[in-house]
Amino acid sequence: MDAIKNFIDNYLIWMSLPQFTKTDIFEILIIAFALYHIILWVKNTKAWVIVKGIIVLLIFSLIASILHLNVILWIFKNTISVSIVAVVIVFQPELRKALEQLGRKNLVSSIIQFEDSKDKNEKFSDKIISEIVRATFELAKTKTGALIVIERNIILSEYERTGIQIDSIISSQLLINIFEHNTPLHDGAVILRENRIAAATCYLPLSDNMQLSKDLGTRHRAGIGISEETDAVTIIVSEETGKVSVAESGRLIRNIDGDYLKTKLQDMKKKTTEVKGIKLWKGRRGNEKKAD
Ligand SMILES: Nc1ncnc2c1ncn2[C@@H]1O[C@H](COP(=O)(O)OP(=O)(O)OP(=O)(O)O)[C@@H](O)[C@H]1O
Repeated sequence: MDAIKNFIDNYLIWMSLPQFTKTDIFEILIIAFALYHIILWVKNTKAWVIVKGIIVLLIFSLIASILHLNVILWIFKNTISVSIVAVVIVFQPELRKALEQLGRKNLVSSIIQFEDSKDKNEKFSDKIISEIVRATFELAKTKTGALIVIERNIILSEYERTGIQIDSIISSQLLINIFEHNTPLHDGAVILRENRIAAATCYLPLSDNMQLSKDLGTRHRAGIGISEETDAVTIIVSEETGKVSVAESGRLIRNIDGDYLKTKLQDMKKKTTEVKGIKLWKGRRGNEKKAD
């Protein structure tokens, strides 16, 4: 009997479940949330390349340690601190962007969707979507260049400040008028917030993605740039070809038609927010009267 007890004490004790307190569960949730966002950030930025490089180096150092390649291990050990500093310097723009986004994002509302954000989505009604689609393809027909940014969860006030404030209900006529050639508001981007045109002539960050087609000019690069830095969806009408493209999460879908754009905007509206495994559906019905 004693032998069994000793065996349990010595070898099986680690199998017993550790004691969990509420604080531990809270800590695990925070760490899981932080890890999820770090992994998302790594996947969506150039950091993914460096993570792959680090994995290769780790495998290489493991092999070196198994084979007792002492000189290589010594070099690894002595260059690790220099490498960390080098990574921080090389990825300074990405780190800065990530910290900026952290500052801009309302962390609490990204966990719990408050009435406010539900409201915001409701205002972006089917009528508003139709107005945007109509304006886009009217502009395309006359080959009038346009850049329309639709704000989502990340607030775009930083970019809005670079333009002229409009704050008017969205209508196809107003959008068409803004992008009319040789008018004071036609240059730059329009920012849409909920059911309103927040600002025009806004300056957006240009994408530095080297893989983008060389025939894309600054209008398209600006549309992609803002979609890389924020969760906004951008509609771009080419002045040269009259073709319509849409940018989201740094990806550009070119030469789309009205039905595609309508579905895209409706999908964007309906998109679920998945937090802690709970799907919180965003509102459906528009409520323009209330907004006015
Ligand atoms: N950083 C920026 N932010 C907002 N708008 C911009 C920015 N850069 C350029 N634009 C807009 O793009 C216009 C220039 O477009 P350009 O011809 O270079 O682009 P493009 O992608 O080739 O588009 P298009 O097919 O319409 O010619 C500018 O007049 C301006 O309205």
